[in-house]
Amino acid sequence: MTIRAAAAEPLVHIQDFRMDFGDTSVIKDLSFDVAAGETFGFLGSNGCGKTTTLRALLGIYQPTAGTLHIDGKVFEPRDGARLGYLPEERGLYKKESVLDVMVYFGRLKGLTRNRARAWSRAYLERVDLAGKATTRVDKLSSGEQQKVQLGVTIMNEPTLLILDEPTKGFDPVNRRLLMDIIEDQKRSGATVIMVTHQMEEVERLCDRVILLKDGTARAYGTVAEVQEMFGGTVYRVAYSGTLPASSLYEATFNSEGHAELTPRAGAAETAVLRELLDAGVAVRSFTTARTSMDEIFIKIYGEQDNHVGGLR
Ligand SMILES: Nc1ncnc2c1ncn2[C@@H]1O[C@H](COP(=O)(O)OP(=O)(O)OP(=O)(O)O)[C@@H](O)[C@H]1O
Repeated sequence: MTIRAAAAEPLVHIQDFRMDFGDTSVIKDLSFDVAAGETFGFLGSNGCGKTTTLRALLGIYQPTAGTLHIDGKVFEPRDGARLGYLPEERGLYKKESVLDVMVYFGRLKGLTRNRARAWSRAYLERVDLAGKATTRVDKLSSGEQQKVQLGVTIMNEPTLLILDEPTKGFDPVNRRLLMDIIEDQKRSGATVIMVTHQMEEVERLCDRVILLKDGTARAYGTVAEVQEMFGGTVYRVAYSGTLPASSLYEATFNSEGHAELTPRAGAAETAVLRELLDAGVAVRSFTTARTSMDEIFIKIYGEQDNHVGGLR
């Protein structure tokens, strides 16, 4: 199968998905689509069922109920020629050299030996592992092994890339490098489904997102739509003095002299600023920003803490 959807058809279509393990219902009712060419963030707190959903989509788990389609049908491994899947649990042949492992997987994915070798060398150069091409995989650090695993995942230029926490455990420099590589895949037309807990990655890369909570979609849409839904615009103010009680905004205090003002009923920037100045507040800076995905994540998943009882 070439994984390619007709323009109007989503590439990935999940409808009324339910997944029970024994008496526990991990996914209760989940529906979403991923369009061809988009980068889609699949988000949610630990243990909420993201990996489970990907496994059901790829036929590793049998869903309890619902439809999970790639390119209009249930996925079968033999259809996966242009699928790249980076699973949460990584697995490479540890006793072989980095280059041998990469070439081996390249051959499995249909590349010629020469092409696989040339591609792997160029990739290792890019991820700063050129000097380790002949090193045994088990002598690499876990981050280095992950770089190799990502290389193996993308080396046949997949049209659908499913990445389960691709940057888990990376330092900020390497995380940025990996993001650049994923962004290149996106630019070259790949559809990317990405599980991540890094909200700055979401803001940088994702066209649309879904936030999974209690077995269903808590939010679903473009990043801007989700930001609008869970807070929209905020005003960040640095000041001296005391902020007046106001009907125009709700204040959250970040640190001494810094607050975030969430406008009520769309109160305009100028009205809020005027109120502060009229109350004698010395405003050092006043900026308009969208609620960050980090704040939205905490807002949605922090709610759980309020519902948990019994730990008194
Ligand atoms: N094969 C299985 N049998 C029983 N329970 C399972 C199985 N696979 C997953 N689960 C349970 O389903 C729940 C969701 O797990 P899953 O790995 O999908 O979460 P996740 O959202 O990917 O979490 P994380 O962000 O921590 O990786 C967990 O409670 C897990 O224990």
